[in-house]
Amino acid sequence: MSEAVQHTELMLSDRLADFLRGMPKAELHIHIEGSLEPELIFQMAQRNGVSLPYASVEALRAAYAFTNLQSFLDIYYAGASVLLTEVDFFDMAWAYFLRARADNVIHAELFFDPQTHTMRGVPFAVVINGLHRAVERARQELGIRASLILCFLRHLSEDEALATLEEAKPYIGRFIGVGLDSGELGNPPEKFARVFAEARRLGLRIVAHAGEEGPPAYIWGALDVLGAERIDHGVQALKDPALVERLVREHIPLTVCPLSNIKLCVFPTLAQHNLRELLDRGLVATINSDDPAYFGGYINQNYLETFQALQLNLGHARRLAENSFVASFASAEEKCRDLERLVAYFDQTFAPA
Ligand code: HPA
Ligand SMILES: [Zn+2]
Repeated sequence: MSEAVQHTELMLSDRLADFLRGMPKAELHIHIEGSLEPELIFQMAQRNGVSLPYASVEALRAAYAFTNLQSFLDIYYAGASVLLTEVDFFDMAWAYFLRARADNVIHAELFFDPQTHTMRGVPFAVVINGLHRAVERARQELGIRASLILCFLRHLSEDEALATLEEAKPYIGRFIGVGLDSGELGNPPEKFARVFAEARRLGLRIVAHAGEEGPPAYIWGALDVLGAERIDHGVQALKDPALVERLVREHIPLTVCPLSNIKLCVFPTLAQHNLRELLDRGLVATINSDDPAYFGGYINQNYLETFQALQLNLGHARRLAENSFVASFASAEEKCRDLERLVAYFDQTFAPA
């Protein structure tokens, strides 16, 4: 076979790429602070009089060369320092929703990190009210159903997380659940047993980052100690067959973020990512963007590059989109409607001419 023909066969077909772009999908793992593009960071810095340690948008982008999770988090928290007013939080989330609509995201669950802001003196109300306004407007104007998940920063203490949950109580109708993010290694789920117990008592949904860089034991801890209903990342699960069996048996979804895993050196290349194997083993894996402004793309870019690198097909596309709806915290009726919409999309694309 000639090299040219081989190359063509290895390329994602235009038809599959267009199909993936147009496919209705849910996004379940997006840190809204990680959607802050350098241009918006500079705009906000200027309007808020915040000085940045970077001379230009280009210089900031050039700093996005990460070696692990912590090297990213240092820049991510610096970027978030420009967020001061309710309008800033609204603008950030609205910019994400416009991207989400372009990628045919019809349901989104957004993580936010209140401690990153309250530590700088920004009131909790400013954060949640700005985000909530964008969520409402996305529903009205873009037809995107969205909700918020409050994440505790695991490098901070549990007492600080408890204080944050206390501060959040008056706004309990504005977020649906709690999660756990930031530096994983050395900060196991067990550290946050009490605050998650309180969140469960309040009727909040529970998720946690686990098994991104950390060992399978952290995934067990997220399930058994925190009561996680979904695991964010979870790609290290394959190291533990008993854990895989449990995740499959209990239909515990994994919100996988392929481009993030490459940028943070969890896998050396996308071709070596284990997403195909996760699906083959029967895990409810989904594709998400994590921190799209930092990791090279929004959700469709994650789909396209992963399909290309792992040579995934239409069957995988259907499974991944189905998983995204099934794994969401939408109501049973909403999930049914989302799944019907997905079926209609497949039927209409492949209807006989
Ligand atoms: O990928 C992540 N992992 C942990 N914490 C985070 N906060 C933003 N993104 C991440
Ligand atoms: Zn994440």
